Amino acid sequence: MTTTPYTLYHGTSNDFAVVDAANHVPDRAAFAQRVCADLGVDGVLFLALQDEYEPPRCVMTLVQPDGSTAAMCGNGARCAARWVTEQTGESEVMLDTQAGTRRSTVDGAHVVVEMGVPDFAPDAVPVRGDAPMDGDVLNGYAITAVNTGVPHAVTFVEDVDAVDVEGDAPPVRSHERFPAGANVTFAEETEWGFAQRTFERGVEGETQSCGTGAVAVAAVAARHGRVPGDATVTVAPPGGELEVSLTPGGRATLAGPTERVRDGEAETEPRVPKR
Ligand SMILES: N[C@@H](CCC[C@H](N)C(=O)O)C(=O)O
Repeated sequence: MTTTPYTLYHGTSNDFAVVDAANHVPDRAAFAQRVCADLGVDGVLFLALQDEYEPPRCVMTLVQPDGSTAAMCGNGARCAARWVTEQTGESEVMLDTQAGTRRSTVDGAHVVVEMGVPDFAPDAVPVRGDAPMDGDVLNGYAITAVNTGVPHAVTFVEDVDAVDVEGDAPPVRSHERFPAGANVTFAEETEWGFAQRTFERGVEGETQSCGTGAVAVAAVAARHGRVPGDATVTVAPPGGELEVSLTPGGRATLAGPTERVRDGEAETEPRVPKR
């Protein structure tokens, strides 16, 4: 039996096993499905470090509990940047994701990552239709669709704690208007910012935190005039507190804490059933 070393991190309780991509894992989907089930984490981050660059670069690939690969992950990116800093001692990191290259700054446990420009265009989300989805009612919720690296269906509610996320989100997550599916993010405006809960595609359940979801909340709030277009907004999922900064040009950054939890080893190959 061969094993692969991993390190567990979390960003506001969004949990990840980080695997150095220098370790060859022949079937990443099967590996991630097994590791996520065994460890109860929200995904495996395969990180390919290229420390010959200044600042160092790292190709980040998130494989989720269902074996799918996500183009971007806000909290995963913050954990990945911290891992690169721990490997190299450099506080600036360039993360190459399938959604684009994202600069990140690491200051101890606090990590800030550039999140690009939230995109409401139907082709970008993607969402079926000629115009942006903004207020369309799906399963009883007024949904605004935005891509913040991955697709989010955002809805503002009176009381986010009262939402039956596991019951109400799946019909939206798999709605025919979303050809690639969508993460479903519920947000409540409060006096200090926004409380957030997200049902994640790929996890197929609610997670304790979702960074792309926090950016989606801030971007939709700005689009609806709830906050200025250059605001820094506190968004609080159940697992902690995130800060999203918006710029008039549309670029967003995501900031918040990360934690390195422990090292471990996982079986590399899928288990073969005994005859
Ligand atoms: N937890 C992530 C989002 C991960 C991707 C998502 N589940 C998808 O498949 O779109 C975050 O922090 O952004």
